[in-house]
Order: sequence, then C-alpha cells, then structure tokens
Amino acid sequence: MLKFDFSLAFKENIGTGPTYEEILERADIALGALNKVIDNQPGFIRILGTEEYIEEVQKYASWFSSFENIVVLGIGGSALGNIALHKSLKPINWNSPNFDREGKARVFVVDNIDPEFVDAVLSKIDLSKTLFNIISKSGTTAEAMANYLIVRGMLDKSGLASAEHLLFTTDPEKGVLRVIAEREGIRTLTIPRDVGGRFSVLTPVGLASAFAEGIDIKALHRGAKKGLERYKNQKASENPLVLNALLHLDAMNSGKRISVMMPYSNRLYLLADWYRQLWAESLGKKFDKDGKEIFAGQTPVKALGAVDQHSQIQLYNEGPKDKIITFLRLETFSVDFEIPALHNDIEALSYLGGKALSTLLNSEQYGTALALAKNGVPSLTITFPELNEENVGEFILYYELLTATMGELLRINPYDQPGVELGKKITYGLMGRKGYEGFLKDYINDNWRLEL
Ligand SMILES: O=P(O)(O)OC[C@H]1O[C@](O)(CO)[C@@H](O)[C@@H]1O
Repeated sequence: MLKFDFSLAFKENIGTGPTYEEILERADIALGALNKVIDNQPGFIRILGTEEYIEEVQKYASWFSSFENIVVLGIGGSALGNIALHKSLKPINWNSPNFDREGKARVFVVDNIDPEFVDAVLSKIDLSKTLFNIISKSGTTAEAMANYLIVRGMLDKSGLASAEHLLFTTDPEKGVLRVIAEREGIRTLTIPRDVGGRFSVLTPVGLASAFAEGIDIKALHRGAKKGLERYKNQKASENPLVLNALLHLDAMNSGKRISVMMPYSNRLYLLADWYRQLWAESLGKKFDKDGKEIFAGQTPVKALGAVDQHSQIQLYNEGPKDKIITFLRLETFSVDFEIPALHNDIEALSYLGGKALSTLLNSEQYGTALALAKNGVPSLTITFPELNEENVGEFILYYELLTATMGELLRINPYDQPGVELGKKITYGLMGRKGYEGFLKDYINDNWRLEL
C-alpha cells in the first residue's frame, strides 16, 4: 500500500503554514466531505463494486492477442489514463521492436492532431497487425474523430476488413460511434454513463489497452478497492486523504495557487500528467454550487526529479510562495546500478562509489524536500513501496477521491467542465460545421486586429 509522509507540510517543521493542531480542527469537516462523496456513490466508486467492466474487456482476450499493436485514439480523459498505466506499469522500452513482450501488444496512444505526431505512429506500424481503439465518451470530440477518420481511410484503402481492426469505446447508447458500430458490426466497449472522462481510467477506457499489454487489471481494481476501504475507515487525524485535502485547501486559501506534482521516477512521471487534468478540470470552476462567482482552482504543474532540480527548484525555493509540492517516490526499482568505486583519490566522485543509483535519486528527493522546508515551501511525499498494479490502482482511487472531496469542500461541481465548451464551438465555426457560424461573429472584433 502507498505510504504518506506529510511532516514537511506543517508549521512545526517549516516555520510557516498551518500547524497539525490547526488542521485537525477542520478534520471532521473534511471527513464529512469524504463520506458524503462516498455515500453518493459517484461512478468512479460504483465501478469498483462490480466485475462487469473487467469481464467486458476480458471477453476480447483472444481477439486482442491476435494483434501486435494497440493504437488508442482519444484525448484528455480518453487517453491520459491509458498513457499513465502504460508508462508506469510496463518497462520503459516495452514498445521497442526488439523487446521480448511474450506475445503481448505494444501500446501507442495518439492523443493529439499534430500531423507529424500522427504520422510518426501511423507510418511505422503494420496495419494488418494493429487494432485501433477509438475512445470517446461523447463521440463528438474533434481530435479523436479526425484521427478515427484518418485511420478508417487507411484501413478501407488497405483492403483489410476494417471492422476487424476497430474497437469503439464509448457511451453505452449515445453518440456517432454507437451508430457506426451498430451499422457495421464494429466491436464496442462501454464508458459508463456515470463516469466522466477524467475519472474513467479504471473503466474499459483504461482497462482495455492495459489488459492487451499484460497489465493485471483485476489487481488494479483490487488496489483501488483496498484504498477505498483504507480512506473510508481511517480516523480523521491519521487519514492521508483527509489531511491532504485540508493541506491543499489551506494552501489555496493562503495564496498557494499552484500544485506541483514531482515524481522522482520516469515511470511515475506520466501519472502526474493524468493528475493535471483531474485537478484542473475538476476544481477550476467559475461558480460555486449556489451560482456565486468564486473562480476556484489550483494550477497543477508537473516536474520530474531529479531532472527538474536543475531547472525548476531555484524558482520553487526562492520564487513566489505560491506552491505546494507533492513528491512521488519509489522504494524499490525493478533494476538498479551499483555505482562503481572508481577515482577513489577524487573526493568529488569517491563518495558515490559503491552506492546504489536509486539511493542517490531518493536522497536527492529527500534533500530537495528538506531544502524546500528550510525555505518555507510545504511538501507532501507519497511513496510507492513497489511499482505494481495494486499500488497504481490505489494511487488512482486516492486522487479521484481526493479531487471529489476537494470539490465538496470548495462547494463546486467537480464532475463538469463547462469552460471547455466555448473553444470547441468556435473551432467548429472555424471548421465550417453547420450551426456554429454565429460563434465566430460573436467573439471576434473584425474592426480591431493586431497582427505583427
Ligand atoms: O471522451 P471525449 O468525449 O472524447 O472527451 C475527451 C475529453 O474532452 C473533455 O471533454 C474536454 O477537454 C474532457 O473532459 C474529456 O476527457
């Protein structure tokens, strides 16, 4: 299970911010918010109580195993979870041509419409050995749909049976992908109605590509379920979810509008990308539940240790006091190096000799946290004893639940994203979609331009 250390987030150690006692004064409120979220059984919790979605994915086991590549076409919550699972739970060079995958698939996620990026994936794979999983809850997202059309065009042209190379992961009833699937006998997977994109990684959205590359999806769910029990039953003063929520709430209320997630592990790095969407789209809200303008939210930022020590840490230590940092670290790595004891007469090198490379990395993490503490910058540390499915499942549930609890404490709706819509509509107008012409006229002042 995950380990949490919040010692360097309190005034007792960093000389500023809330004391443990002050945080505890509000612990019951946060515990109440957490319980309210759980009692409401949002979709991301409900899906853990059923095997339905795991079984839905597993029924395609033999079909999946006939492919060398699974290419996911999706964006945002329909891609970030897939990337996070792939990067954290598979070896870094899993997709390399000469890696022994023991018959499991390579996974590529095309989550952008940059033509050079799309080409980089599509021009290098053998279509006949590839399954394209088009993921879109709404079935209307322009990026996912454009990439689907490109792939569909390629498949149709190739003479392959398109339906044998396509999988649609979408709403159980609505949307164009359902219509096409029914019309053409294309296989589908369900994105449950009550689960929004950014909370959907443990539904077929994230599970299918994970399963195809050999990730134990039952263990992912098991870890999430164990986490749920842990956070539900832990008393407030020792509850890592309650304390984290209160520390972030206190940070927001005291001008710390930036939340940095800094994994000290390349494999954990993409979990921070998944977290960014979750935190940003869920908590960045103009109105509270009563319709009052509040402009809530905290800007999530990702950084990679140790790399960004040499890029960002100067700012975090000495720049504006507007950040709260969450470090992620790994206790055990699947491989390690003993640094050779060479150049023993050179003191600047000899202290490294005989030490594990991972010891240097984790010492740098702790050293950075202590230096930040000395500068009055709060940090929390989450440790993965091991990088496996159960721990990643727990991490996902922890952040989904934390985000929803924050929504409750901030009195906002963490499950919608109205702020994304306007840009989409203007783009439709620009692309000539019928009915959206008005959006252009409404928002561009043709009489005033500054083009340099
Ligand atoms: O799964 P869909 O409907 O294609 O949406 C993709 C993403 O677009 C958004 O609606 C807006 O960015 C996200 O909330 C969502 O994860």
